[in-house]
Amino acid sequence: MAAGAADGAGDSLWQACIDQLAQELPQQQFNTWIKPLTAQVTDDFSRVTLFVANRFKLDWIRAQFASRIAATLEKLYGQPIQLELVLALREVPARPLSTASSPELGPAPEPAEMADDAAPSGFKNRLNTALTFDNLVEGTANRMARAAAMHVSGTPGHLYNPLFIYGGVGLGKTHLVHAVGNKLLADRPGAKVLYIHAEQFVSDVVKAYQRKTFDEFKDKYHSLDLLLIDDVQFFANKDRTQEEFFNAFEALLAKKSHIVMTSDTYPKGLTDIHERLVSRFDSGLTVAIEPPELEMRVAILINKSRQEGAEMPEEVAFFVAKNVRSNVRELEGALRKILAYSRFNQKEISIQLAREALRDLLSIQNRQISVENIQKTVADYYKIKVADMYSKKRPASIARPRQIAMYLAKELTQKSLPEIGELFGGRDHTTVLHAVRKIAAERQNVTELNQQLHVLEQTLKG
Ligand SMILES: Nc1ncnc2c1ncn2[C@@H]1O[C@H](COP(=O)(O)OP(=O)(O)OP(=O)(O)O)[C@@H](O)[C@H]1O
Repeated sequence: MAAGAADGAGDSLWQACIDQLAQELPQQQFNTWIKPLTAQVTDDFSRVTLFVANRFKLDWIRAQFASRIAATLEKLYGQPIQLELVLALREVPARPLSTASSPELGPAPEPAEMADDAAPSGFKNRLNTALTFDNLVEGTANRMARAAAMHVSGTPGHLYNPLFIYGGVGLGKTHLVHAVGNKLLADRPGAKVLYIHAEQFVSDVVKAYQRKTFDEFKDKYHSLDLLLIDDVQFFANKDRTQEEFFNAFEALLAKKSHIVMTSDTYPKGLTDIHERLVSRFDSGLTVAIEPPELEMRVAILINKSRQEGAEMPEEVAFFVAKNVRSNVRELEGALRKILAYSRFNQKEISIQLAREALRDLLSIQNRQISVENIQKTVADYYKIKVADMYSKKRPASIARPRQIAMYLAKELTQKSLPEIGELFGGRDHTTVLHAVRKIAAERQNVTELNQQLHVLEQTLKG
């Protein structure tokens, strides 16, 4: 998946910057903080605006990555560049967050922040009140996660504790956990709710460790009614953090407080996290959020353009949704481009206008997702020869990757079943249909396969 989109020639500058950072940063950091960014570059390259999904991320990126991004851009362009970070969507202001940095027990934060964090009267829930159930579009992709989250917000501390929500980037995990907190607070304004990103939790452990304030730390975390914690894969390799989280976890469950977690993978797929914690994560309900299906993408586009005060005709929404398939953040990026293009050119939103506004993105996609590309990627992933994609061989170690590749070809390209059959060594279209149905059904039930397909889809989408 392209890491972000900029207009016109700025695209290549931003893409070059992304490529550079992908090489330099640890993969997890890159995927979480840099990859989801979208960018706009002015025609003279003097200013780059980065759009960030929420306030927490904005503060974190400003503190941890902004100067590095600016330096990379300047190096690539050879001139000073002004870097600006803005929220992708309108959002209520929240207080700035700590700038403490990883590794786990690194430098201490400013004393002023300590005082603020430690003050009981200054307890802040860090919820973004703009992220609610009302503006979270429902579809097959998030139905189960949404229903479970709704249930938790209505009767916390009972079923589905902890609730573990996982899925790829930009699919609405953060939105969903904020919605849980906002709904609970609307029903019970006195409830003690906290939303926190896992990296911020790590920072809090660091502070407590350095300042020997574990009592305050425990007061803060062990007394919550609802703990919402985002991206727990960030606990990997952070032993002290994992221990403290384990303690908080046990304390909260014992007093029937609720815990909702998100992650980019299902619990057993987490790496470098202690087994006892992984088994706790999996002890309530684990639900996936899938990439949104076509109708859901259309509904999201229409809803979001209304929120921005514009009307997107259904046929345009279908056109965009058919071409932007990976995640909701990418849809939002596409929508922003279309709205800006329509305003600048004072033209009504039409398919033609959308095509022009998204021309870079569309050409990238058309270039990337071909059946040949899918065959190569799947063959590499399962360590078989590309030639086996067309061969008549039948051992399961070959037949299965081949079926997976057929399924992805149907999902990710516009090719018909007979066309796909042809490209897989002249197979009949019923063979392709059988493969597509089989893998689709299995995907619903077998977490491991689902996870593998996510990885393949992300790889293919660039
Ligand atoms: N079903 C939906 N309806 C409306 N908006 C959505 C939906 N799903 C996601 N969004 C929006 O898409 C954007 C990305 O969602 P969010 O930040 O929650 O993703 P995420 O899964 O937490 O991704 P990451 O792991 O990258 O943080 C947000 O602006 C969110 O409001």
